[in-house]
Amino acid sequence: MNAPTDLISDTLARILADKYAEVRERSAETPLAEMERKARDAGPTRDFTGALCDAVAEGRVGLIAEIKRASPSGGLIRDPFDPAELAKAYEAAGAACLSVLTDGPWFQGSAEDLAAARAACRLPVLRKDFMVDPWQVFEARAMGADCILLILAALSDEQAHELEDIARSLDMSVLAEVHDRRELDRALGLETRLIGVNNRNLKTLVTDLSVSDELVPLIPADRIPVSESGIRTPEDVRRICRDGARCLLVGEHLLRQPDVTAAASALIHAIPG
Ligand SMILES: O=P(O)(O)OC[C@@H](O)[C@@H](O)c1c[nH]c2ccccc12
Repeated sequence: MNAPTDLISDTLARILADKYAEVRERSAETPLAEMERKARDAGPTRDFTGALCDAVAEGRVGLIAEIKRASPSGGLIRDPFDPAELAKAYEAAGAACLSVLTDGPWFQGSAEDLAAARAACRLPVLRKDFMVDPWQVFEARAMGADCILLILAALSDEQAHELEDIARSLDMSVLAEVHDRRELDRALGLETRLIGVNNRNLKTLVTDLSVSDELVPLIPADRIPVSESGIRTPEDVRRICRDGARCLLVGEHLLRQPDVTAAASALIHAIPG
């Protein structure tokens, strides 16, 4: 007999339940119209998609280097944890962009982490969180984010389009994240060129680079594939480049190294320039 599916812990479903509750609470404190005003007053964005395109056009790896203190799969990853220092270290290595976790309950992140990282460097910044509501897109821009993540597994098509439209109206980039062919087809219905292929299954938390081997070759040439999660070695980077992706999102491996600049640089230079 198969295990009943309710015995399989579905981390994504639990995170999303917390997220909907969080948005309900916070939007009662700061109403949508006020958050929208803050977003529109937040100053110019940095061009996230452009930074990745520039790296690729110059024959480099477009590295999105992640800043996170903890994760559901990795536990406490870095302690002490200084987002500003990490941002400078990644910039010095030649990373194209940053990703900063802002989810509190599951990743011990915050808006302050994102603001501190962005203020310490000139790189465009992705708000890495579970976006389910327009209010959060305005909140992302208000905290300084230049790009949002849309996890297709967490959203209806209608939600994804609505959130994308708001992000575009704020001059932000959108990274559409997929884990299988169905989600990839849905992502290709969005306007954004940035298609993230997550090697981590968000239900089981297991990473497997064969997800990129399967999906990256299916991404049309007018889009920009970004392989995400579970990338550790220069050999991993070369494998993903063979799949056809030149952009990578790497977190845990880098954050576990004492010298994050050297570790990021080793991945960026895994392919000949
Ligand atoms: O730390 P890793 O295995 O290098 O992975 C980074 C990034 O891809 C991962 O943090 C991530 C990808 N998609 C997400 C969605 C939500 C939270 C986290 C993620």
